[in-house]
Formats: sequence, C-alpha cells, structure tokens
Amino acid sequence: MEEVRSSSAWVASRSSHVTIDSSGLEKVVNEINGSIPKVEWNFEGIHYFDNGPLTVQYLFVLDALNFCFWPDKDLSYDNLALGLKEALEKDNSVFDADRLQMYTGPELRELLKWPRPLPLEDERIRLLHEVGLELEKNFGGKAANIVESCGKSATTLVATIARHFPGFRDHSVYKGHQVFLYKRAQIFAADLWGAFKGQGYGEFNDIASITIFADYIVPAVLRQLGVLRYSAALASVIEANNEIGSGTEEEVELRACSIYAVEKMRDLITIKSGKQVLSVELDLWLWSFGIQSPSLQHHRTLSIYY
Ligand SMILES: Nc1nc2c(c(CN[C@H]3C=C[C@H](O)[C@@H]3O)cn2[C@@H]2O[C@H](COP(=O)(O)O)[C@@H](O)[C@H]2O)c(=O)[nH]1
Repeated sequence: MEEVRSSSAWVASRSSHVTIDSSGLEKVVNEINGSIPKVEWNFEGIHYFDNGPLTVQYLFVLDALNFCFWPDKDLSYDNLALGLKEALEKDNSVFDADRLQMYTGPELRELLKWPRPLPLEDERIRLLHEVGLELEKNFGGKAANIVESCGKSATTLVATIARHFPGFRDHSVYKGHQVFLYKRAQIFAADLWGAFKGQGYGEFNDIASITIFADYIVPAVLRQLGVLRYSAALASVIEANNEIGSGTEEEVELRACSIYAVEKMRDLITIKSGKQVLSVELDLWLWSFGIQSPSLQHHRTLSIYY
C-alpha cells in the first residue's frame, strides 16, 4: 500500500483546508502510552462467521456495499452487516455469484429488511452485479478464490481487487496528482484478518502494510482528538451539515490527511515505546470511539467509496 501512503503524504504536505497538528498528535500518543485500547473485531456482534469460504463471500459483499449510510439518519453500517448476516443465515445461497447479478433495489431492501430506498441504491445494485459477474468470470464464483490467489499478502489482495472490480478503485486527483485511498479494498483485507483472527483466510504476512480506512468517521474523531485542524470555512460547512463534493480539495484533504496523521501516530508510538502497532488496530480503536460519540459531526460526501 505504498501508493496510499505516499500519495496521502503528498496531499498532507500541500493541504490548506485540513492540517495536522503535531503537538495534538504527540499528546494523543503520550496518552496512549504504548498500548492502543484493545477493541475486538465484531465487538458489536453483528457479523456472520462460520470459519469458512461463505464468510469470505459475506465479507466481500458487505464491503462492496460498505459506504454512504449517512443520508438516511436511521441507517448505519450495523444495519447492513446484520441485515446481510440474517439473510445469509436464512438462505445460504443469497450471495451466490449468479444471484448477485440479479438483485434489484427493492430486493436488496427486502434482504436488509429496510423499509425505504437505500442511499445510492442504484449504485449499490450496480456494484452487486459487478461483483457477481466478475466473481463468476474469473474466480469460480467465490471470493475465497481471490484470497487464495494472493499468497497471504494483503497488498496483493488489495491490488487484485482493484484490478478486477472497478467499484473498488477508490482514488482521486488532487492538484493534478493521482491519490490512492482504497478504503473498501483495504477494509476487506482487515475484515478477513479480524474475523479469522489472522489464520486461514485471514492470514497475511504483510498486514502491517495496510493503512487506516479513510471514511467519514475517522477524520471527525481525529479532529475531536486535536490531531486534525480544519480551516474556518471547512469547519462551518461541516457544522452546517452541508455536502462536500466528491473529489474536491476539501474532501481529498480530509481523507488523505487522516491516513497520513495515523501513519505519523504509528511511527511516533514506535519511537516512544519501541512497540510496533498496526494501522488496522489504530483504525478500529478510532472508528469504534467515533461511532460511540453520537454528537460527532462528520463531513458529508455522496460517494461509493466510503
Ligand atoms: N475506518 C473505518 N470505517 C468503517 C469501519 C466500519 C466497520 N468495520 C467493522 C469491522 C470490524 C468492526 O467490528 C466493524 O464492525 C465501517 N466503516 C465506515 O464507517 C462509516 C459508517 O458509519 P455509520 O454511518 O455511523 O454507520 C462508513 O463510511 C463505513 O464505510 C471500520 O472498521 N473502520
């Protein structure tokens, strides 16, 4: 994930709407004091798990749809994870590649027991079809075969997914430069690692290469912790709940500076404590903290990537 790291650093060194406060960052690192508060993957108890390939299929479908919940104030990631879990428990063929290619909006809603159209529902359906078709064409219908083809490398997994599934190509152009963020592809690798506890389908020799997953929760948490600072103009857009366009400088800075700030935190933790920590662990701690703070105001961008 060198390109995620280096392109985020490039943005952070030129950003104006979002800046990293190094003393705020150092303060957080001092408070952590070498040990990140431990958060269990699936601390919410909402994910399907059977220790086999069907779990991989479930996680891939989940992460294909893991974006943009905020336009419906009652909808959250939990509704998606739990809804897909219950659908799979009722019928273990719901995520077969041929069926993924057939879903309609109302059918997806019914699967999730969601009473009204989902945000970006047409895009969600298009992405489900894309996943089904490409799985069928190149991976024998099984997401587990993608993972098996990657030789226990999370980096290879992210690159393979980005190559085969256009919907996962989470990138932007900032001041003329291509910036790679790969939120959903990276979170899929992290979800496998978390669910399978680093074994079997979750064994990756390079899990340390994954960065955080630049969504709309982590930047807001980093700001609350005093690690990120926003310009007055950006702060007022977010406080007024106004939308920020996808691909704008503001949006790219929010995401890329979050990645870069957490990489800096990670380096500083190692320097101060001698301990190696993973961005995945930092992410889960920051994210779980964020979703448990209902007053946290986050930026609003209509996006299929996060
Ligand atoms: N950085 C980061 N972002 C994450 C997740 C997860 C879920 N990960 C699961 C894996 C293990 C745990 O047990 C979690 O259950 C979702 N999101 C993002 O949050 C937003 C949803 O917010 P809200 O609308 O409030 O539900 C949306 O952009 C979604 O894509 C994460 O882990 N890290």
